[in-house]
Amino acid sequence: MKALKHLHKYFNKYRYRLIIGIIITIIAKVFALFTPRLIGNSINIVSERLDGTISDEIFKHDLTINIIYLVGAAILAGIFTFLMRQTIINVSRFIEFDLKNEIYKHYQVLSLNFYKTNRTGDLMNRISEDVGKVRMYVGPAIMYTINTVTLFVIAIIYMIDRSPSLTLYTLLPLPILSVVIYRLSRLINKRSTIVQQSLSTLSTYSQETFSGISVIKSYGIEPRTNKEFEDLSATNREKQINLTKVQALFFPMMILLIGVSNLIVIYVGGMQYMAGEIEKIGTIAEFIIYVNMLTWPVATVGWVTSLVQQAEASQERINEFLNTQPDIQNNTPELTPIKGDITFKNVSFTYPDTNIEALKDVSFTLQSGQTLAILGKTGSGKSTILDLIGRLYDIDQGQVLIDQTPISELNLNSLRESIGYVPQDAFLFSDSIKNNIKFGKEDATDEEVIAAATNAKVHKNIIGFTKGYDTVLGERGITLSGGQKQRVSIARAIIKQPEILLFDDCLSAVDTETEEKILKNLVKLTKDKTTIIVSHRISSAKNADHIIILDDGKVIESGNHDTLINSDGYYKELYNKQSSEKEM
Ligand SMILES: Nc1ncnc2c1ncn2[C@@H]1O[C@H](COP(=O)(O)OP(=O)(O)OP(=O)(O)O)[C@@H](O)[C@H]1O
Repeated sequence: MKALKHLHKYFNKYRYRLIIGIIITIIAKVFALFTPRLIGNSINIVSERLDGTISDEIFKHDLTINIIYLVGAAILAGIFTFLMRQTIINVSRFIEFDLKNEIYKHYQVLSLNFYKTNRTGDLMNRISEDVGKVRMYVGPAIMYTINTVTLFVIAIIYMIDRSPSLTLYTLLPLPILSVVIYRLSRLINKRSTIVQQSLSTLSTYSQETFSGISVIKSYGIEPRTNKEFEDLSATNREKQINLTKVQALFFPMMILLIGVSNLIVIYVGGMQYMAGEIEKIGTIAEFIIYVNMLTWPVATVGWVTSLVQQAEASQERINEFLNTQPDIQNNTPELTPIKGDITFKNVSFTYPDTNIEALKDVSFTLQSGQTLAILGKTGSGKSTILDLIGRLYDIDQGQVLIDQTPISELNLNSLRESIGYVPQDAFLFSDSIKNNIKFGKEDATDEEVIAAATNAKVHKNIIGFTKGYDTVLGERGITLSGGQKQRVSIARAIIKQPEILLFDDCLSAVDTETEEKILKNLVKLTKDKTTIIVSHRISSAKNADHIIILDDGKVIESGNHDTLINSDGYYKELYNKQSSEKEM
């Protein structure tokens, strides 16, 4: 129960609702337990009439009163049972909502490394499935426990009052029932987990095949994927059948045990009545109803125990993530406005998970408003420099300074808000084009969106779609070409008008002519912004104030276009190669 302690703060938050829920549950059970007594009484009245002990008039009067009480108690028990669910189950939904938000917020502050070391499916599972299991503890488990305890206490008091020895015989089979149900519930849970796992394998497989459908079709491997899907489905069917087998045992077991209990009551009760130990025949009827009323709550003891065990396991998994501290901490709570000077001083950086030394002793200085172009072979460390400026990772050696302050001493929000980043793989949300651009600036006007799209040279493409800027992208919308995606992503960054703009090879899918036009617009727009352009093309780099060439994490050349084409090296070679390609 240690892990579940995490929920105490929520129980405290909703304590009044919970207390009301408990009181309502007790009231509901008190009313429900009037029924056996009233039925017992009714039978006694009939028996007394048959014996001739009471007159016809008294018989009719007493029976009518009894029936009115019965109906009244049933109605009140119904109303309070409804209210019981409305309070306790609602609390469980509130806690579920709070817990989901707590986890989601925590996910948001965790560093990139966390996302790389944990699978997305796992993150999703903990926020949905595991929270769902915890809710079963907060809601149904607590409700049924209160229910059972109240029912037992009141029923046993009533039963002992009628006949202590019959009470003992009646209760005898109930612990056996509870143990059997507990065992069955555990087996059911175990098998349902297996079913869940096989379902998740099946859905991951289908999702992957649908996402990669164009590759599957172009390679003509549909028969293979069909066969694999069929095999996975067959495994799932087998697991489902295994589960159904134990589920099918649940109700027959209950019916059998209820039957045994009823037999005991009738047999022992009958014997006691004949021996005169029980005064009235109605008591036997009353006890039969108690047995039936108590069986289900006793069965739930086993079920609730396994619910609590599952919730404990789930909360443990949730806590594991909630206790994970972000690698990147905000060390400065007060905001630190950013101008945009960037300095790298002998920076070396090794990725913690792969141990790849991506940067080795890198130094450069960039003043606010200047442009730096970074070129180099693939894997040479260009993107890593951009990641370090956004402080997605902390460095091992050297210093990254922004406005002459070590980056770790800046307010993390101020830093990130001052950056407009266009990644290598443009990621667009399944939303309208307008909202995707506005992602950079939530309160942007339509005019600003259009201006940003025009500068990113994608406006004409957008108005070519029937729904223009309201065109929905993604799974249920249209698919943009690689170059269009990159340009929407550029529009998103420039609408933000940040102090620092980072473009990570984001014109690679755009033809050189459009690239030229975009770059021209960017020169105007980024006049007073610090800009870093990562590229494989000379055309993107030639107008930059500074150019550095990286090779295997080291700066091997630096200067500007004029100095670099005049010295033999990678830049000049690339320039000659790309110029001759252009002429061809
Ligand atoms: N998130 C990461 N975790 C671990 N290693 C990484 C990570 N990102 C990059 N690397 C490694 O660091 C090195 C530098 O990668 P980086 O992405 O900075 O190169 P790049 O010059 O931008 O390459 P490209 O031009 O292909 O985008 C590579 O060897 C790469 O495998």
